[in-house]
Amino acid sequence: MFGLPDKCVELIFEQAGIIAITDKQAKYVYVNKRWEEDTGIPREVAVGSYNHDLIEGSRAITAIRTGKAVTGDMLIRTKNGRDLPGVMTYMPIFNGDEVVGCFISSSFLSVDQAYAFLERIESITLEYEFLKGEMRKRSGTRYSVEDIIGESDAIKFLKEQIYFAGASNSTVLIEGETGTGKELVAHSIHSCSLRNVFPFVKVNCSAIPDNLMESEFFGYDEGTFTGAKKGGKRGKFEKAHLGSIFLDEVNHLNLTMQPKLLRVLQEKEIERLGTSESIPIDVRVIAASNVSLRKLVNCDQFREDLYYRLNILTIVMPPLRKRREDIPLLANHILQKLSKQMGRNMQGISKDALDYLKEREWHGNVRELQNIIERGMNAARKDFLTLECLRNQDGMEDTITVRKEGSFLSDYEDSSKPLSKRKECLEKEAILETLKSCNHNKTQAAKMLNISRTLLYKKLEKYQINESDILIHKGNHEMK
Ligand SMILES: Nc1ncnc2c1ncn2[C@@H]1O[C@H](COP(=O)(O)OP(=O)(O)OP(=O)(O)O)[C@@H](O)[C@H]1O
Repeated sequence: MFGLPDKCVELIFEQAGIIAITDKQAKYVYVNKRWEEDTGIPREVAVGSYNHDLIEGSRAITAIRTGKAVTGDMLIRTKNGRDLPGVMTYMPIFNGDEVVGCFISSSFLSVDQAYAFLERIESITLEYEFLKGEMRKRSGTRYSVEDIIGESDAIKFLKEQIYFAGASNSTVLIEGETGTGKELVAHSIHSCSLRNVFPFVKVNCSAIPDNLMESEFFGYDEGTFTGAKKGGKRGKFEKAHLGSIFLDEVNHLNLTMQPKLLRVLQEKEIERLGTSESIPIDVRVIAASNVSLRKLVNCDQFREDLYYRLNILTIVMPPLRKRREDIPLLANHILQKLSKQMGRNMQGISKDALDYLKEREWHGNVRELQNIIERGMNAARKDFLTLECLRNQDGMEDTITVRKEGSFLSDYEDSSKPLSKRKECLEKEAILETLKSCNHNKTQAAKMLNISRTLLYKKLEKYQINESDILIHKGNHEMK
């Protein structure tokens, strides 16, 4: 039949629901076992007979004449008086442009059965989502790729990189400005990796005091020091065994810890404080930094060998100003999320407010966008976020000032400005960024910029950069 081997037809068609095939005159050329059973008409009788001679209410002829499929919940009756209720499909079979027959099948016995099937799928989907959430909770992952909002090319590329990193087992370095979503990406990489049923352990390298770093990372044995816990304590690496460890703000790892981390990455084993016994560990390292680690290497703040060990796969986060087309989508997503959290019923954002958000500078990136929307919602009397709500919020004047006076980013990108002006804007931006990354420490900043302290002071004066500028520039970094 139609060149198909009989064995193949038997295997596929015999195990399905009702299946019958007619030629272009609606004469049966094939009926399956189920058809035979349900109609009570033997195959030998059916094959060669006209469909309408055996079945009342069949739509095979309609499908053949119109060349269009007919489907629906139908009551068809055999000429010998059997009712066959069910969801039937009559599909014309084409050879080029010509209809050469009809494929008849029944998927469900009734529409009710089809709905029951859909309900089952829905409940399985819910169950799946619930279990996925539970798995995430157990492993410590809070986000996955679906939580990354944006349709820009930059975000599409980012998602591709995440899937690629998820499929690999190599160390990943995520670099990018504050608030661009580095942590979100780290969670997502773990979520889509084979390690996702094992722990995801986050370590904020800037939050651990230097003297506790080693015990936090590698743990300690009982009695190692006064106040040590009975039975000792597992360190973050041990806790992350078989899973991933996320070293956030890895740029803050001090020079004593750096070779120790390098050793773990190379040897794949740790030693708890107070013992010389090695514990093998299988942990995937994902590190993040909001300053360029390369720059830190250049000014001897970060070991080059560790940098190369961490920098196997690199993901550079796109700043919000480079993907402004994502702002409306992000803003509405944030509004809905906050609306739920705050028990509000926000309906949307006005066009002028969205235009304003699209125009504005975003030094604190998505985190800053979240803060502005939250403040705007608090100012909103109605269920709509308007430009007024955004403008009336506290601190708005500051951000407007930053935009007017300190809009170095858009200025240096502005091709109508002379080169000298654009160079100055870029220089001012670099100084502000560096000061921010080393907590206003001017000696360290001068070192990172590879200029003398005196020159740095001169430039601060030239660009009229004062503490408050750095604070505004830095503020969003500290909001976390
Ligand atoms: N593309 C995005 N879609 C949805 N939410 C995002 C996106 N990017 C960032 N966010 C949200 O913005 C906030 C800041 O993101 P995250 O903490 O991951 O940034 P970060 O780059 O790690 O910042 P930092 O360097 O200051 O630690 C989070 O609440 C995160 O969920």
